[in-house]
Amino acid sequence: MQARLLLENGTLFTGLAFGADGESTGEVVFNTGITGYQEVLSDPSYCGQIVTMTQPLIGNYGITRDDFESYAPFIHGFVVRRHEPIPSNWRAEYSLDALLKEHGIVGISDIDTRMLTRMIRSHGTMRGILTTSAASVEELQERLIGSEILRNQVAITSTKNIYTSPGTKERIVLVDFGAKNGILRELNTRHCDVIVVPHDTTAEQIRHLRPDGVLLSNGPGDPKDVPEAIRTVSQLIGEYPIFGICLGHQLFALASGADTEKLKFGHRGGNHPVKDLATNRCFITSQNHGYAVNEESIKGTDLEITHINNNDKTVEGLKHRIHPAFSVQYHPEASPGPEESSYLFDQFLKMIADHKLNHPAKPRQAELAASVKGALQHA
Ligand SMILES: NC(=O)CC[C@H](N)C(=O)O
Repeated sequence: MQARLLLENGTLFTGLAFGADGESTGEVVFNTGITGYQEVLSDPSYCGQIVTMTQPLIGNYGITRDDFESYAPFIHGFVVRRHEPIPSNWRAEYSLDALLKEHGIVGISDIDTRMLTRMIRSHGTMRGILTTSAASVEELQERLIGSEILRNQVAITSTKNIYTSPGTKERIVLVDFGAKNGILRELNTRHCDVIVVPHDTTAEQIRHLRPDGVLLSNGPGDPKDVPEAIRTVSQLIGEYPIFGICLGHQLFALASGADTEKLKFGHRGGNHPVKDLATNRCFITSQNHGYAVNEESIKGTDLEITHINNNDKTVEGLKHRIHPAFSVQYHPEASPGPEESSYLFDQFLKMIADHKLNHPAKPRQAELAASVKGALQHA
């Protein structure tokens, strides 16, 4: 069966359908990862986007229960050069085609993904409509123009309820804007006592959970779509050690008075070189973002740039000059991609330990004794 992808600039790609039948619209973006299509598909930060993989052969190693980055994919369409329907991999449990069908996601194959990627690179990201219907191009154009641009995707991808992933070590409140499972896995591996909270949790509610540190997760969309989260982060800076990842990094920057902007076509893939300015060392990182912190806007804030992108020199890492707080634009949890930045989770835990040394908590016994005394006086 035929599928078609029509771009905002009028370009029409006609290919073969796989996955679900139907129609969807979204921002068309490309990912340069050679492997990792399952993690890309299930990364909530792609919510509302139509993703094309530049790697030409997709589907060949199937889908595995253990490799999801969220409980369900939030992407609006999947575009590949060649779709392999029969997986060959001892870990494969089912096929990419079955996964897309299960979640109602339309796929298109057998189109020139190199041409599509080059077009996005020169034009910038564009909206597109992906369909298996027989509608005329004019009809599709009308539907694309008339379709709503998805905003505030964070409300879709964030957890609706607070939940715990108990551990015996540091208590981390993970603010979930659409967190990848990889972040939780990294915290669990380090035996952290994790409490995952919805995106709109207030500073006051977070204080009640008595965290040792606060981790701001990745998430979809424009960071300026979640002003209440920016306010909350600004109230927490200085009070608790903070670590921001991707959207969390952008929110940390906005909360500190810096600004963010949209990149022409973003960074998505597993081979983005990032320079650590303190050591001059280069790390190959996993990335997925369309916005970035504006470098100029950092001047006059209490932030310092710690990392830059070696390709386009954009800001990739920040730290607060006064308070224990830092953030990165890339993904230290990898999932998929190189794992060489996972030390940042250890750096966060070290920051928490140092903060505890400098700010010893009030002895609980003394607090309890005082409240018992108070209660007795009232009795
Ligand atoms: N992975 C992310 O957290 C992405 C952050 C933000 N939605 C962006 O596209 O820039």
